[in-house]
Amino acid sequence: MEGGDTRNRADPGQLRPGRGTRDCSTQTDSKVQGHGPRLSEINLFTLLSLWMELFPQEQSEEDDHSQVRGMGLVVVRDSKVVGLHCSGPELHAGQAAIIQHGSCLNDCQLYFSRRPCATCLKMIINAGVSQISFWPGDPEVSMLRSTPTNQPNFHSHSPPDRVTEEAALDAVATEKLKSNSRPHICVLLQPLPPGLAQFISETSRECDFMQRVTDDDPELSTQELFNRERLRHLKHLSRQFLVEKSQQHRSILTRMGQENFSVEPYFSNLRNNMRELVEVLAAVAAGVPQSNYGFYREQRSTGAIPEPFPAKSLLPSHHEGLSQEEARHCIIQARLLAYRTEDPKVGVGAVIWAKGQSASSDRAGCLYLVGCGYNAYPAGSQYAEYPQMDDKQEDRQRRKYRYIVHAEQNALTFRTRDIKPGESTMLFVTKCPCDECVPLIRGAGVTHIYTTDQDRDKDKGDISYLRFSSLKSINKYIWQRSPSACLPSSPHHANGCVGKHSRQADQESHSNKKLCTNRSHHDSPTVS
Ligand SMILES: O=c1ccn([C@H]2C[C@H](O)[C@@H](COP(=O)(O)OP(=O)(O)OP(=O)(O)O)O2)c(=O)[nH]1
Repeated sequence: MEGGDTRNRADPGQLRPGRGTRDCSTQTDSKVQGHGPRLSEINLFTLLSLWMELFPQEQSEEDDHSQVRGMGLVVVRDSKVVGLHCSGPELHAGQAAIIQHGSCLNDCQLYFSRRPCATCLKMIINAGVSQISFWPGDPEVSMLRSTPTNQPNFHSHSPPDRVTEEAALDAVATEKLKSNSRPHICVLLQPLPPGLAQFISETSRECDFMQRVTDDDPELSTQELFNRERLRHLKHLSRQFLVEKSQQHRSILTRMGQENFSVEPYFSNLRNNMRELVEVLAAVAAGVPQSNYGFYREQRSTGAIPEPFPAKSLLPSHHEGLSQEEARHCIIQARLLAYRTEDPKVGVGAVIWAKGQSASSDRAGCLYLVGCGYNAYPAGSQYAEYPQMDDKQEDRQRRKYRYIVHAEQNALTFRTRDIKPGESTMLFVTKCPCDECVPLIRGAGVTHIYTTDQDRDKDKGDISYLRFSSLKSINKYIWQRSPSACLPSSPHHANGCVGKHSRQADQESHSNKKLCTNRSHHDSPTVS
């Protein structure tokens, strides 16, 4: 899990796009084409913070006239994510982190999707964090938004050289707190290594979630679908995180004490870097297309013929208290984590959330992070220490499978909370859990799995996916076409889910992966 980043503080001298910050891989075998470039730790945490800002909320959308903007926050200790937070109706993201972690924030690094307001900053500094990084767009107390009309400082679309009194006072206080504080408060962004943006775009377009769409409807152009989704996200994310006008951005940076960034060439580099990261986020999110797809429950097979209920009545968009939007949001967190993989071929990400008894007043409500991870060689291992080949390598000793730690295994090992009996504990994982992971997931007390089952029932020799189908004690939500959107010709059960056998037939014809030849020892269950 440890990354080999060189921590580039994005001071102007270091923010040069194209400069080689590519993480070292753990490539051992020259026959493997080398894995794609990885997201650096810093960029991963930054992207997760942006994404957390967009955590779905049930009530009305964020008030466009509120001077205080919602934020996302990632809390990191020893390179591990120990908290994911977002602002809610009552608490700012920084306050939610204080409530949840208290003095455990000591020596943590915090990644904010905006520069936090002075009210949060004083408490965070007080908690003893070691570093605070923020995205250099419009701050939490907005310099772009006006105050409501009944307040004296109202300027419609106030330009940043005439920010409201609130924003100006906050900027002064924040600067003072910043310069007097022990933690390093800075902008941390890294230029993307060459090829990473393209790699993420291509692999998102071909990920298991997109593959599922292709399997369901081979006629559909997934390229078009992906591009459409990507552009939709890009538009939304740009509006949220980028400052459109250069002049406004310069002025915001200056007021935030980042005047070094407001001169060329550093200013253009910073803006390019921000845009590239927003593009990456759009591509990752587009890999889980929204229209007509979602997580639907796999019912346990009872042998009884299901009643022909209308699909919608059994498959509400809210299930177990989690909405489709929330579930989709969490699987995209996992997809982001997958881009830190050390596997030369397949990135897998996993996030575990639990539903506590009481709401914390941030937007995630009762949800709290239990752990997250991605597939990687054992923590602390050196570059080139372990084999990396897959099952195409005849010499089995040179295959990766006995060495690589799976995403779920890392999420469980480095969890930051106990899994409590009686609480819903939800695992979001970007690949169907394999036979090595299924007993661990069950043993740990996970109650819900949200995943894609593209590899279900396959046996690849060194790794197999046979046990997932017979996993009965956990609620399984499989990413699939919404039952209400099923093609009339597709066979589906009365509960609206597409039958496994029809899907499997699709998979067989579309996949060049080996299929299990012996299914007799596990249930043959309907994805009911
Ligand atoms: O529950 C799981 C299952 C697998 N992995 C990781 C482990 C390994 O790093 C990779 C293996 O992926 P796959 O089964 O696709 O094997 P492959 O040999 O890499 O690819 P192929 O599908 O071509 O066989 O996925 C997980 O993290 N969690």
